[in-house]
Amino acid sequence: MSKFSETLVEQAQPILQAVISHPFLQEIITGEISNDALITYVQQDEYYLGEYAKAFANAYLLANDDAQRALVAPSITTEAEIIAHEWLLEHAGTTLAEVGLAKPNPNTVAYLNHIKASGAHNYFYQITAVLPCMWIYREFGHNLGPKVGTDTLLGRWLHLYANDMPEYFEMSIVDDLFAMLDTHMTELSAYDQANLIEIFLRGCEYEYHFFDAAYRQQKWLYEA
Ligand SMILES: Cc1ncc(CO)c(N)n1
Repeated sequence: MSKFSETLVEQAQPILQAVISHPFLQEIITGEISNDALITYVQQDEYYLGEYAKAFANAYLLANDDAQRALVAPSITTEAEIIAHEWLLEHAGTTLAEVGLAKPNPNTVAYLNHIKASGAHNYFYQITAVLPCMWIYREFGHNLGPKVGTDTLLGRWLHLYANDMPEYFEMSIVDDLFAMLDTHMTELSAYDQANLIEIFLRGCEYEYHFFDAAYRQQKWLYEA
């Protein structure tokens, strides 16, 4: 029987392929990406990462033992990825101070609600809800990193997630989170396991829409 994490990864392949071929990432490689798309992505991700860190804090509260606490503790911070934001903005010829923060767009709101609601009451559910973020970034980093050098700002952003810049960012937590799920999956019912698969796949799909929303400048119809 295959491991639970292998099931997750296998079922998410079509979404991963869609992410990898999305014009946002393809144009990061060619350098054709618009400054507006980069700026919007960073503004949305600044908001996203702050809330994402809270999901790890929630996992910390829900943990059943020290090993479970230790696994999530280092991620209750957004430091490394803020550096990556600075690279993208520098490429766009601006700074965070200059562009400022923005309201979360419809997809960012929906994605964060999904992460919070899915993981509100159970450690393994919270882990599964945060996993697509790191997993998808590591996978497209591995896949697309080799297509660009580290000598450009956009290239550096991709390489950060390819796990070949460990001085900034350590992606090995993805494997540790998957291993934690695999170890405890026998304690969960078939109902829970089916729920977790759905939660993982929805998260992957929201990742796709995160790039798409920045690329297409998704906005609320109302103005407040
Ligand atoms: C939306 C999103 N997902 C994943 C990551 C990587 O952790 C990120 N920075 N932003």
